This record gives sequence, structure tokens and C-alpha cells, in this order.
Amino acid sequence: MTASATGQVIEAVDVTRRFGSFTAVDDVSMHVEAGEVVGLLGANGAGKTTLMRMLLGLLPTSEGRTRILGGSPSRARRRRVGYVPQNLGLYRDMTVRENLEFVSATYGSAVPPLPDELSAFARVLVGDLPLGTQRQIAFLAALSHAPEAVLLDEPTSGVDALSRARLWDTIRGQSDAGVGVLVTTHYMQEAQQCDRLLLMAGGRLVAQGSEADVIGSTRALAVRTGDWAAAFAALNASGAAVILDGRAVRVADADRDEIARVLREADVDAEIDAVPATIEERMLVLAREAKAATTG
Ligand SMILES: Nc1ncnc2c1ncn2[C@@H]1O[C@H](COP(=O)(O)OP(=O)(O)OP(=O)(O)O)[C@@H](O)[C@H]1O
Repeated sequence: MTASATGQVIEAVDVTRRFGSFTAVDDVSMHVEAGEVVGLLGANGAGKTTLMRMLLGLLPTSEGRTRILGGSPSRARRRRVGYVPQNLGLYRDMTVRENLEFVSATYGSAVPPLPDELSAFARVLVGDLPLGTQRQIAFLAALSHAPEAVLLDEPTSGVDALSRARLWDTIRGQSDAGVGVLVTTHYMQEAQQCDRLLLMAGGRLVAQGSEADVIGSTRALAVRTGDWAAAFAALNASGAAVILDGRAVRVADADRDEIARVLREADVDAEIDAVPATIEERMLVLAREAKAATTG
């Protein structure tokens, strides 16, 4: 194992990135250790992809520095890293086999064998495959040169449950082998599979730690009513942090009396229970706070 693989394999120190007058990433410090799976969470536009691109040295920082495998993210170090971008980085007009051969030639590594469930696709153009299969190929390509750190930008978005479970098996296999993994996801069940979470909102790192650390003392109200559509509409119009999960109406970080008043005024009969917040609700609260801070 190299010296870098025993400690922090991915690191950002006081990193800011501006596009013109807009600050996409605002003074973020974070790290991933060897053997750790760290989940990077945040709403659309929170700054996750921008941070990842700076960590990889694909985008310069405006301030601060990033390090990968113990040094600046040079081309040489990037060769020891696996990256699956949101758009997968595959050639759609090349076959699966050709894509894997191309990646192997770039890294000077052996062409990875296709697992049984993918072997039938060797001669199929990547662009003709379902998204879930394309993601599995992108994983295989990104891991083919035995990287020491892996960065995955929404690796399972649009993927069915079985393929998602397979991809997570692969991620855990990597971390068990000592690889440090940074993964962005919108799926809260996946967040629970990470060793540690980082939450971004409005370009800032607003919470980190275990699921319990991130949720902290935030509570939610579960609104039980047959008239869930009217309840949701009234609460949403009142500016509450309301989430409709199926037919269940939940409000994060809200005052029970105030919510009862809004529902009463909307003629909605409901029972209201205080419950622990979920990560998603905590994210909603943090995103609203970040927005309020920037809009004054
Ligand atoms: N090249 C660019 N020029 C201007 N603005 C940009 C550029 N790249 C990103 N942004 C802006 O920076 C913000 C953060 O974008 P980023 O893609 O990092 O968010 P994200 O958290 O990855 O979102 P998503 O989950 O949608 O991928 C967004 O408001 C985006 O529009």
C-alpha cells in the first residue's frame, strides 16, 4: 500500500469556486480516507459536481487547494483515480468492448472481463444500451486500472433496484479493499450505506458526520389526513417545509400550533404527530436556510 493510501486520499482545504459573480462552492473543507465511503448530498445546484471536478483537478479553484492521493491533482495522480461523471464518459458510438479496450489502452491496464450479466453486450453500441447497463459499464471502466480513490457523480441515478444493489456491492467491495470513495447521490437509502455524509447547500458544507449527526435535533410533523392534497397545498402556500411522500404529508422543522392553525383555516381535518426528521427533511431545511442567507 502506498503512503497516501493509508490516510486521506481526497482532500479539499478552504476551497471556493466562483463563476463570474456567482459562488458555486463556498469555502469548503472536506476529506475522504482510504477505505471510507463518503456520501456527498445536496439539492440540485448545491455545488457537488463543481467540488468533484476541483478535487480531480479538472476545474481550477478560485481559492483554496485540493489534494488527491497525497498531492496536487496532477495528471499523473489522476491516472490512479477512478471517476464516473454524471454523463458517464463513455463513447456512445463504440461498442462495450471497444470502450473497455480504449480505457485499458489509456491506463496501460488489462481489459476487464465482462461479468456474466453483461457478457451478452460486448458487441453492442453503448448508446443502444439501457442507462442502468451503461452505468455498470462506466463503473467497470473506471475501476479497470485498480484506482486508489474513486469519485462517483450520481452513479445510480435512473438505475433499477437490482442494478443499484449490484453497483453498491461494487462500491463496498472497493472500500473493503482500501479504496477511498466519494459518491454523490439523491437516494436517501444510499446515503445510509455510506460511512460518513457531507451535506452541501448553496455551495457551502452545512453538515457532516453520521446520519444521526446530520439530522441532529431536527424534528418533523407527520400530518395524518384523508385530505392530503388540500393539506399539502395549504401548507405549501404557507411557506412551510412540506414534503409529500406518497400520500403522507410531512413538515420539517415546524411549530405544531402553527401547522394546526394553517390546516384549520384550510378546513382540513388532521392529526399531527411529532416524529424524528429524515435526512431528506434535514436537507430541505438546510437548503431553505442557505437560500434565505443568500437572498437576505
Ligand atoms: N461552468 C459554469 N458556469 C456557470 N455556472 C456554473 C458552471 N458550472 C456550474 N455552475 C453553477 O454552479 C452551481 C452548482 O452546480 P453543480 O453542478 O456543482 O451542482 P450539483 O450540486 O452537482 O447539482 P446536480 O445535483 O444538479 O448535479 C449551479 O448553480 C450551476 O448552475
